[in-house]
Amino acid sequence: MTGPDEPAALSATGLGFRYRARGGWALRDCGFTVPRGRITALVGRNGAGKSTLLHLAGGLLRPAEGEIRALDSVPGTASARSRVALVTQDKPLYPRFTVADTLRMGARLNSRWDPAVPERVVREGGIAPGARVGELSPGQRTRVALALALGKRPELLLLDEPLADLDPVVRGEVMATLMTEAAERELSIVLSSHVLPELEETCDWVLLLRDGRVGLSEDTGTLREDHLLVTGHADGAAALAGHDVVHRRTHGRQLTALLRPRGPLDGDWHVTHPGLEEILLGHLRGAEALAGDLKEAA
Ligand SMILES: Nc1ncnc2c1ncn2[C@@H]1O[C@H](COP(=O)(O)OP(=O)(O)OP(=O)(O)O)[C@@H](O)[C@H]1O
Repeated sequence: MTGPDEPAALSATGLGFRYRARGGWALRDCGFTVPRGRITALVGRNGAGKSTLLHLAGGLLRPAEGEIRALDSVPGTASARSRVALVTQDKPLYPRFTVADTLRMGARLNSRWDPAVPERVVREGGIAPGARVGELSPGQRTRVALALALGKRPELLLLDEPLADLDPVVRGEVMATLMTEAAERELSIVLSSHVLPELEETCDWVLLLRDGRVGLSEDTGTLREDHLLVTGHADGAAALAGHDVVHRRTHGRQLTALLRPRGPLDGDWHVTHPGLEEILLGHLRGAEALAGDLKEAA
């Protein structure tokens, strides 16, 4: 966890949002601190609230309750707008503009504009500067949107499923570009994604949402150290009672459980340290599967 005085890339207290005054809450009681200089994976199942949170962080929506801060500023204010870039899933770009027009517009609108990075990002994608944005493939448009965001030289880059429409080769290239930018420019990145294997090597912080609430906000190293995957005979399940069991499943007589041990483990278990993907999958499945287990046991 971060200390209270550590500068935050993104933080929230009691944050709540609903799309209609009488509608359900898309986010509720959210409190977290994502430290600066991290690449944060924002994960959660469909409808968990990831896009809503990124829109609030980027100043496109305003909280109904509580507060959110991006680089310690209120999203949408001049101080936040000049230092925070958001790439949304719909990537609003002018279809009649050429790629070069689009980058020129970025330069005109942003006093901190640095042409080198966006030009490189576009060139590496083999996209002609004279091509019209409306005639690009969705993946190519994603690249132009990322180029535009990086040209702002943001201190915080918010990306809503940026890799979803990129082919696997390009995904790797774009991720490498983002990591280089993060390392060289002290850029903080928060990116939502459903592609858990890709997050394993790139992200060092996880913000997990579950049904509009924060399930985890933690350093990935701590998560790896704290979790164990244990396999053993289902009859020994009672020995796990004193530990925080995140998720468990049984195949015949064999029980497999993802847990955060609270002390030494009793019983005869085969114990391994799970990777980040397994840990996140366990937390995403967790509550629902355990509730199912309890119903079965009743
Ligand atoms: N424009 C909208 N109007 C009304 N409700 C909305 C709107 N956008 C999202 N919601 C609701 O808010 C909740 C959170 O949605 P959100 O899009 O933030 O989830 P998400 O985690 O980004 O989902 P996904 O992984 O499917 O992209 C959901 O219940 C969704 O139905």
